[in-house]
Amino acid sequence: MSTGSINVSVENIFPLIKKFLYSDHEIFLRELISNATDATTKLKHLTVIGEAKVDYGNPIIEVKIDKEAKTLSIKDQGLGMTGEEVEKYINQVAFSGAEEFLEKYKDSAKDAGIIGHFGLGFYSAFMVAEKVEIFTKSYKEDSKAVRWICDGSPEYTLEETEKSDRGTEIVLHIAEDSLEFLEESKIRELLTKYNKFNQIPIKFGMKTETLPLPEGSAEDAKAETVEVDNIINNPTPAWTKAPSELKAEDYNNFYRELYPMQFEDPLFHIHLNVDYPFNLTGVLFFPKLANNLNIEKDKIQLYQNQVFVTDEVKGIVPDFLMLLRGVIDSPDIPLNVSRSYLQADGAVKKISSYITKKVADKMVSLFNENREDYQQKWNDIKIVIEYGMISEDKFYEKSDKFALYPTTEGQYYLWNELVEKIKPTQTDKDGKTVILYATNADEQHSYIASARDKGYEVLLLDSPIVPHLIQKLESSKENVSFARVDADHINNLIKKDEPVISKLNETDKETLKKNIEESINDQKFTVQLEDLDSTDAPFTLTQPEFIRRMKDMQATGGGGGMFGMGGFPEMYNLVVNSNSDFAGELLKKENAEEKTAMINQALDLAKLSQNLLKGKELTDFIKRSFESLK
Ligand SMILES: Nc1ncnc2c1ncn2[C@@H]1O[C@H](COP(=O)(O)OP(=O)(O)OP(=O)(O)O)[C@@H](O)[C@H]1O
Repeated sequence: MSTGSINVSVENIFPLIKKFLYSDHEIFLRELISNATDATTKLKHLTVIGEAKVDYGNPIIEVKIDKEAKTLSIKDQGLGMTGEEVEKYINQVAFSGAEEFLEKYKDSAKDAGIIGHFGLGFYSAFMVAEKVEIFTKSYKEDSKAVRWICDGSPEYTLEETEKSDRGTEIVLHIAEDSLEFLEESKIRELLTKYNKFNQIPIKFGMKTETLPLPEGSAEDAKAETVEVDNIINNPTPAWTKAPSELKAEDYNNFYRELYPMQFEDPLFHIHLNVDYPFNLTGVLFFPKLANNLNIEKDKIQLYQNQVFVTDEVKGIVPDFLMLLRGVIDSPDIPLNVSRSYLQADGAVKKISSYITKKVADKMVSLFNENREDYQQKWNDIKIVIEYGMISEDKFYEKSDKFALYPTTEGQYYLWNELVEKIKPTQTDKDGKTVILYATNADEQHSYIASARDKGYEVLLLDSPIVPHLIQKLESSKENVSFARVDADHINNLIKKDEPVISKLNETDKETLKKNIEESINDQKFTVQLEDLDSTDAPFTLTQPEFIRRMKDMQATGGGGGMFGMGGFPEMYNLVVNSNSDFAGELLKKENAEEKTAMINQALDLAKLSQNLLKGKELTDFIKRSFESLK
């Protein structure tokens, strides 16, 4: 037996370990299971290369709680340690590792997140234990089993012990303030969180399995049951396999394994697999975003060699892909560093652009393989794609091959197809091709109808980030501009060099304009007389593209600052069709009261068509309309 001080030259680090990362105390279990996993895979490697002449078998890791003894133990069948190795690895290597780790991160420990997810190692056991024992026996021939014990002071004891089987058992004597770690439910929760896909099977207790009834059994025969090891993990999850080994169904099953509360299948998956210039594997899923209740909860999970690290992947995964789900597993993501450092890290940047490229490539192939199917999914994926287009230039550059522009008539165009289709009809007198769009097919129905009457295509762009997307497209594509269908009368949206016929002379127009202005007497409407087709609506409300865009941008958090704190005022143009019969009638009307009534009724109709007639105004309008039927 030998006793000694782990390290006499430093102050006692144990109180520090206890205090450290208070909220992350639970990571001790993951650290110890990682050590057990390493010890097992190392032994496998040694047997493969012929260094270790032992029967590797089918090793498992066992986690056990003894409530009476107040112990939690983690037992592996890995390579074990000799007495000298315990001295070296536990007393020196692990200790100085923990010490170095604490030194580096103790000041930033409160910066939760990725910091401290890895690295504290074996000594993290002291976050929850008042005493730790190691029972270990090396795989090496003739080596004797040893027991190491330490009570959280730098003093330890190392002695020979009885242990017949190879491997290591770590026994934690749980401290009074950490008794929750003796609860089965707590340990199961932690194992499920961190080790659901651990490389080595983990046994936690036993479970009862019902055996299938033998063929031809009587109807009332009782199936036999057996007690079997309760293995809590799947050591070979989908992302560790080659895509060629997996069918669509396997990916869907894996999705549910990851997110047991998701009952809807994902739209499609992207299998990530790269080994140069960094190592990364994983599977990303495009979920159905519409009606999704678990957006916040079910996030992309980051693993390191099949051990869960975090689901806070901001900085590693490009922002626009944060709505996706799935797993990224990489030993190359530096996990012991702060977030700001992470974003500047070269490897992380490369990972982020690799993922972006993979997603773009996948979109291209999905589109090419089955356009019909892709179009059907567009509604669910567009928000991600459009966000990617405005936020990642590399993604934007490729997007012509997979970004779709749907019309109100249910057709889907790629950019080039769209431009080719509308160029002949929708190019204005200055040579600009005007892309008409609606954001709500119902609310803007009458405007869409006017545009359709002229043979124009109207896109239906209804994501909240569309104003930003349009800005991006206008600034990068040549000779195109976007106009929402209700931004002006259709003749003004796409101005052609056609002679206009005017039924009224200038004086009449002046009078009519004045009559209308006086009758409505409202600052937010600017009266604008236009010589339109006589069959066009007499009154139409439009909101200039510029004003509406500013408002939309403000609403989605961009570009609004320049107009100060207040919201942008509601302003509309009241387009009066001076060629309409109604305009002629108005002019002729002599009774001022009746004239005002006509004007206000027409204005209400225009408002109604823009979905702007609400509340009292609407009630009054309906009442008035019924009156007129009498
Ligand atoms: N279950 C085990 N079986 C065999 N050796 C072990 C076991 N646990 C720990 N060790 C030895 O103790 C060493 C130190 O462990 P520790 O967890 O502190 O650091 P680490 O695993 O090397 O690195 P990390 O900081 O990533 O945890 C290990 O490298 C290993 O040699």
